[in-house]
Amino acid sequence: MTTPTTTRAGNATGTAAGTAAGTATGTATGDQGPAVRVAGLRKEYGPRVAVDRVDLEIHRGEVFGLLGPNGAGKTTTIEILEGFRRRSGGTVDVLGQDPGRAGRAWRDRIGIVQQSGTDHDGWRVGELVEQIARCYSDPLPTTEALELVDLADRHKAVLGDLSGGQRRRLDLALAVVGRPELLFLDEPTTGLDPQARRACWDLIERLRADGTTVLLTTHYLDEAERLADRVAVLVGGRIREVAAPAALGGPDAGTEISWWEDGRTKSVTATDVGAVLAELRERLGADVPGLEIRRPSLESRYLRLIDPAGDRGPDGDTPGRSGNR
Ligand SMILES: Nc1ncnc2c1ncn2[C@@H]1O[C@H](COP(=O)(O)OP(=O)(O)OP(=O)(O)O)[C@@H](O)[C@H]1O
Repeated sequence: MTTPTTTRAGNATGTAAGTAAGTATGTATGDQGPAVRVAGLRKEYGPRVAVDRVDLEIHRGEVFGLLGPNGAGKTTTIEILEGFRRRSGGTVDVLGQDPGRAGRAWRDRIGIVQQSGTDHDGWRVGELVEQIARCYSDPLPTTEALELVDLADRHKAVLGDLSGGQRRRLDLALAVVGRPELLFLDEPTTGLDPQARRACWDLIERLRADGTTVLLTTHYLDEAERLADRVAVLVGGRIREVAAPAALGGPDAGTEISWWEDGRTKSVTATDVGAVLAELRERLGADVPGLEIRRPSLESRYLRLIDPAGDRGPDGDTPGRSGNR
């Protein structure tokens, strides 16, 4: 993927084709505040509460990761922010407007990769990008949008002939063709091969360097760690924690201690490191073989956050537990 020559789109009359366009005639205001500000957000589907009292602030120019297990409420939240889903309660401000009322000028400033992806089987790749580009006031040239996602050579291909990964990359091209200020990416790299995933990460990093704000949902913690300035962990519709990936879990996350014993590496996550080391030294001698002491991985800190009492197995032992593996 190559570098976008991004400049910001002004307010215009574009409506993202293939998306549920807003119908109100909103005017962009409040451009000095955060890109996204959510307070007390609630969404009910009948008796089920999918999102409950969520407060969030996403700064302009940051990549913000929304993490959480299946059914946590990530897509519901992101679709409310995109203006595609009505909320049951709370206040939402996205680029200075309420997405439930915002109009075409507001939509011109955002880009979206939805979880479900594009569904235009009979279209040719280039035609679809051109069609979507027409909805924006200052789009990228079609070739440039396709080059960004390494699909320039598939310009004339019919969508139905693309692989799953190529379709996902096309979704990305459609999301950035309008030079968005704010990009919503709902599991953008699902289905991509490792090389395409890395290329997608590079693209997101370049967009951030160019000032684009990105809200990303992902189940890949390496992706969140690499890309996100901050992450929020959502569980059962409620925010458990918001932090930089390196700080997630706080001091309570404990320390991971690993060593070599009985022909294999064993490890434990503990809050009282001194006690574990004393026990190891007594058993294995002062120079504990292969001793390493480190902060637990993002994955084990995340797993502990979403299920504090859980039995996490490898790389996810509970802090304070003296057992090992
Ligand atoms: N249209 C709907 N009608 C009823 N319930 C829904 C609807 N959409 C989502 N839900 C429910 O709301 C909850 C949150 O769903 P949501 O899709 O927002 O979660 P998610 O975190 O995005 O999950 P995943 O990681 O699997 O995509 C789930 O219990 C889901 O079953």
